[in-house]
Amino acid sequence: MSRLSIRNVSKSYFSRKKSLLALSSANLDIGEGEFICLVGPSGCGKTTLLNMIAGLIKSDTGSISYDGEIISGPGPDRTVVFQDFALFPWLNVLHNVEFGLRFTGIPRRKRCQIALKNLKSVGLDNFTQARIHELSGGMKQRVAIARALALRPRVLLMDEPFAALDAMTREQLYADIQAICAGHGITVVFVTHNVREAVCLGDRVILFSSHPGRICGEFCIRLPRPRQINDPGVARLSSNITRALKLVSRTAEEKQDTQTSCILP
Ligand SMILES: Nc1ncnc2c1ncn2[C@@H]1O[C@H](COP(=O)(O)OP(=O)(O)OP(=O)(O)O)[C@@H](O)[C@H]1O
Repeated sequence: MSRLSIRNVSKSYFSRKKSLLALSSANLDIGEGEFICLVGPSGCGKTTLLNMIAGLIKSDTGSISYDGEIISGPGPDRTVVFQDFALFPWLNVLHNVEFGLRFTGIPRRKRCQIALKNLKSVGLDNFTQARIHELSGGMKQRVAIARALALRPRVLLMDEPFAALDAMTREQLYADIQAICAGHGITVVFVTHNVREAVCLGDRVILFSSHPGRICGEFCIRLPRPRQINDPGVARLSSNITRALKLVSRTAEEKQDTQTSCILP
């Protein structure tokens, strides 16, 4: 059964008296516990779709529903992990993770227990009192993941969460995130530019093309888990998907050129 249902969703932005169709008629069904990766060229509307699922922005047309209920704003069933961590530098690690729980009515002692449990699941239980500036990039992203998981969301939305990290740290986090998601049975929507990363993590890779942004294809990844970024199967599938992506990008560019040349005298 599809839990997250995206139906004919379009979104335009208006700036400097111009309208830009960022996402056009997107349709996608995501099942419970699925790990979905959104891949495509810069500016094709991946983050726009993620933000609409999060309820941070509204679509112009169509609807997004979770368990049959239309999403009309943010909710505790969906949490977001951003590329730049979005942690609070004035709080220590434990209080960063505990922060989101302050609005749930859970007593303080219980909140700290939940925060600690989630920090343990990302391997940071020895750093509860550390300040954010004392952590490496990988550790900061682990805190952000623990904070998101502490709210026990059904859907984890991740916007290029590993893009700012070095290759070794990313590799460790690929293993961690696969273990965490399998353990929590959580649904993940993961935005990335990195096709290999998408194949390593995803059950399905959704391809986007630009001008305007639209969903133009999908690949089911049936490789055994846990996967590693250098597995031959991951490499082989990544090449196929990269080829498909280049093709859709070229077609979209050609289409844009045609449209532009129609406007030009
Ligand atoms: N708030 C905004 N106001 C105006 N235009 C916007 C706004 N947010 C996004 N856009 C434009 O909408 C288009 C889609 O943006 P979006 O961030 O969703 O793409 P993306 O695929 O996530 O890109 P990237 O991979 O580079 O992060 C882009 O052309 C972007 O410039």
